[in-house]
Amino acid sequence: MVRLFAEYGRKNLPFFVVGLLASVLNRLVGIVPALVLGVAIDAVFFQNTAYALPLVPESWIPATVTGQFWLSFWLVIVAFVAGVGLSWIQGLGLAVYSNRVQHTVRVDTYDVLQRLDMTFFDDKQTGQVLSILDSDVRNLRTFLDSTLSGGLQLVVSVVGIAGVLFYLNAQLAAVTLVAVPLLAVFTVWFMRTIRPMYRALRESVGALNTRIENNVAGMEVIKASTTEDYETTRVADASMDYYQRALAVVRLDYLYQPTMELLAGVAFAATFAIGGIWLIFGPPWPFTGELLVGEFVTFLFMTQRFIDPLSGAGRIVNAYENARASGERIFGLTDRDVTVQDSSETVDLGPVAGRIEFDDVSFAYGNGRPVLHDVSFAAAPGETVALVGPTGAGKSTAAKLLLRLYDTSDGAVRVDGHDVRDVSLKSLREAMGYVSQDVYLFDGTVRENLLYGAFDATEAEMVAAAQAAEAHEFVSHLPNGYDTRIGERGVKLSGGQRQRLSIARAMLQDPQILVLDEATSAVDTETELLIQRALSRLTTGRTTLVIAHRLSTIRHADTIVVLDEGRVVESGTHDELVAQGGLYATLWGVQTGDVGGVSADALDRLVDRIREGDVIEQGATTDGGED
Ligand SMILES: Nc1ncnc2c1ncn2[C@@H]1O[C@H](COP(=O)(O)OP(=O)(O)OP(=O)(O)O)[C@@H](O)[C@H]1O
Repeated sequence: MVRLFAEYGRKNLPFFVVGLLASVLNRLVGIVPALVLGVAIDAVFFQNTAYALPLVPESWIPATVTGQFWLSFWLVIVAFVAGVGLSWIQGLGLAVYSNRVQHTVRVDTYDVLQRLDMTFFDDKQTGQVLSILDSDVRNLRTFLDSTLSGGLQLVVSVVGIAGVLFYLNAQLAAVTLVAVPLLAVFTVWFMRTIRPMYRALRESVGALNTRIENNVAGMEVIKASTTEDYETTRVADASMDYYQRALAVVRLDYLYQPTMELLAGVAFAATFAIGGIWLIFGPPWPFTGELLVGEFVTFLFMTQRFIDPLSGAGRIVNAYENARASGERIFGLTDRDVTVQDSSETVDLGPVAGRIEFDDVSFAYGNGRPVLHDVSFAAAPGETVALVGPTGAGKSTAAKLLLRLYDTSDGAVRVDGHDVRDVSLKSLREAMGYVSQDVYLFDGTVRENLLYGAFDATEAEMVAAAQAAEAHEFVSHLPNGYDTRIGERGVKLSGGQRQRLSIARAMLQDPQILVLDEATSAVDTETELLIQRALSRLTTGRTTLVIAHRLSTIRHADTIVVLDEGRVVESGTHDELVAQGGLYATLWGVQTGDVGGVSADALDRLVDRIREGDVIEQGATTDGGED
């Protein structure tokens, strides 16, 4: 909380100071009516003391009783009006302050989030992240808006009024203040007990959000699998967990708050009893001296004003603990170590020729098992290198290493001879275009999606890119052409259309190096032809790392690198690899139908034998008779 205030609170300090001063003044002004009333009772109504107010010069006090009465009246009115004005300033000042801080914390947290390593996003559930940016940030605002000022008001009230009570009657004040240590001990116990409960509650909010977010994103699968009831049960379970944790917090809170009120009430009752006995029978033992009626009335008013905030301390402590749990989650996110980032020696890549090189690269995700082992290959500027191999072989992983989404565990990835870790991420990624198998289009218009990352492109350039990507025609037929909204993740477009838009986007960005990940999967033959045409325009003159399962599309690649279980098992041109008769030749044979009706089992055995080093003639069948 101190850090929150130091890092974010200080920037908007004037609003906070104004709000806080108004709130403190408001408390002080709130004391005036009770003080004036007490003085008026003794000096004006009973006329047994002289009319005197603290801090008010004697020359200002009227000489007549009527004058003193009206002075008291106007002082009370002015105090009320001033209280209203101060409340307004306090509310507005603190609201502006806390909302500004909320805005800064949210934007800063989001900014840091984008720079975190991909491993964070692999592990972290979206709902947890969203709940940090949403409800945790909101909790901090509430803390800064009402809790912090409430806490300071409490301190001011308690200290200020305790001073007034001592000023009025030190002996009676001691009776009232006996409750304070008890309340303090009880509060410390409460804070310690409720803290872990709040942490668990915040986690639970995140888990519930994750469940709902996942389900909304996977609605198609839920409907197709008719698992609505199952998912409702899972959401109900997550919601029940949240409910139970919230209830545990509330239960404790409702033990704490009334107990605080009870203790405060006992202090008030004791003050009333002792003061009352004092007035009727004279000072009870061990008290001494005289107590006046007006003095006692003021004292009781003040005791009430002292007790009220004390008994409300529970709410403040509660809100504080909630905000503290949120603060921990926010700073827990922003304080994460980032490995994939620019170092102080980072330089810009400069004009890019486009040479790429993998030099003995090994890699494992997080602490998992290695998924790439000593992978080496290279592409000269303008060349195409294709990665092929069975599913899970590590092709996409290699592409991600080129984009430096992750850092290698061993070996180096180089662009134009520079280790990608030595050049700035911005210049590296600006030199690359990425067309992934999972085409991501943002909620917005076709135009916004095309210009994404190439914001300065002209209309003519955009249309030219769309034409080259074979996208212009279908876009022209959309209801509003380039201004048609295509919905979140491009759901209103077909897979092939989405791919062509992403090709056009890459063309507009005009990178020297391209990474194409499965860009031709899951489309019909005609669309595939269009996409192939678009891709060959896109890749002309650019270094391209392409991952494709359909070997026909990469037959003309300058180098084909065959990966299997994270290792390069073969590399060469198409003709060389087919002639070699290894894994590539087998995959090629299967895809072109040369192997005949090979069953999945037979293919597995075939692949196993190749791994074991057996040379298999292209088109040969395995030893199982019917295969
Ligand atoms: N983010 C990740 N965290 C942990 N492991 C991962 C992650 N992404 C991939 N893997 C694992 O790394 C291995 C290689 O995956 P990769 O996606 O690179 O294979 P691929 O050859 O591209 O497969 P496919 O052809 O099916 O796309 C797999 O075993 C996969 O389970």
